[in-house]
Amino acid sequence: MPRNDTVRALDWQGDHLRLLDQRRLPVETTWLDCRTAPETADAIRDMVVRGAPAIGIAAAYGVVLAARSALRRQPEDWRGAMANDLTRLRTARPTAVNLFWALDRMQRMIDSDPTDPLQVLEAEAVAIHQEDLAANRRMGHLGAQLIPAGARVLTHCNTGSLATGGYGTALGVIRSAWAGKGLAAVYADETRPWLQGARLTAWELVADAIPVKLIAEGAAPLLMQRGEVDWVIVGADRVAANGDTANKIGTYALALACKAHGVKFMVVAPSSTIDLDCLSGEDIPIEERPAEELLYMNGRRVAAEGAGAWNPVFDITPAELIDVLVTERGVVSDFVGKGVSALFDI
Ligand SMILES: CSC[C@H]1O[C@H](OP(=O)(O)O)[C@H](O)[C@@H]1O
Repeated sequence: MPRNDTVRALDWQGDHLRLLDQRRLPVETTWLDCRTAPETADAIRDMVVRGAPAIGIAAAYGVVLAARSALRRQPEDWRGAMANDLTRLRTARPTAVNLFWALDRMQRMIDSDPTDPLQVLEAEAVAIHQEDLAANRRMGHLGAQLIPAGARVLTHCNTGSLATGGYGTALGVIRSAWAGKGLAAVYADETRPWLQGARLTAWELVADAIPVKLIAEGAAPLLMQRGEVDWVIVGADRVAANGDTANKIGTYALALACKAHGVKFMVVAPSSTIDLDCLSGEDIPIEERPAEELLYMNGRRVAAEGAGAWNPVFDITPAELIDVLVTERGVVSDFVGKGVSALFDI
């Protein structure tokens, strides 16, 4: 099994995008080849690839595929010919701002009227991918400096190489803390209903020989009540200007439990996840996915026939419950009332 700080959720093959199918991990390691923008958009929507930064990177490569097709079909108006594909990519999932950040960055390249569009767009997508990996390693270093030797940490969902361009955000901090001063315990929430923690985070940490204990979705507050957790370290899908943070459903409950039990709460996210146009968490759209994702597990119905379901897959943690935000631009704390825009003044 590969060391996961080098596993690649996405591999650009020059004329198609190869995605590790995260719906099948950890039981099966299979790949899905996306040769068009619609196929890439469908893979994002269906969570073949997931995780805020990884979604943005995949969409960037999807733009290259869209341009390749448009130049072939309608070279005299290739921009117009790719409009529908760009819309398909932009509407794949609503919460992770990285999707829109990446598409806007690629749009600026399209609008620059390049003489060799494919070369310029491919270079920009590769840059987005490589910059994300570098940012994760930087954040791992910065975040690990705040974690004392022998700390007991808990994380939620999957924020590792599978959710990013490599190494991870919150899981990158855990990797760096483990490799540096050492950790006494790493707990991973299973993360219902998609089980990113059980299926993906455990897979990454086992592959890196980092001991991990999986806990049931509701067990974290008991661990905190027993004094067994020092830091909760999570990722983000969108950070608003005031510091309110959208992340996987269940994050808000963790932050409340941290406040009740004096446990530190760290959010780790690249600046591509910060959306200054969102003034507060109230402006962040929360994705609701099909009820079947709750009503069924492994293809079998677990809820009584006739039962319905409400399946929001993100929630908002208010800034006042966040002790520290780690980005590749630097670390901010005490940002209640001040917001996080100072990160962009650097
Ligand atoms: C490194 S950000 C990962 C972020 O994305 C996850 O959501 P999903 O698996 O639905 O894409 C979760 O919110 C993670 O914190």
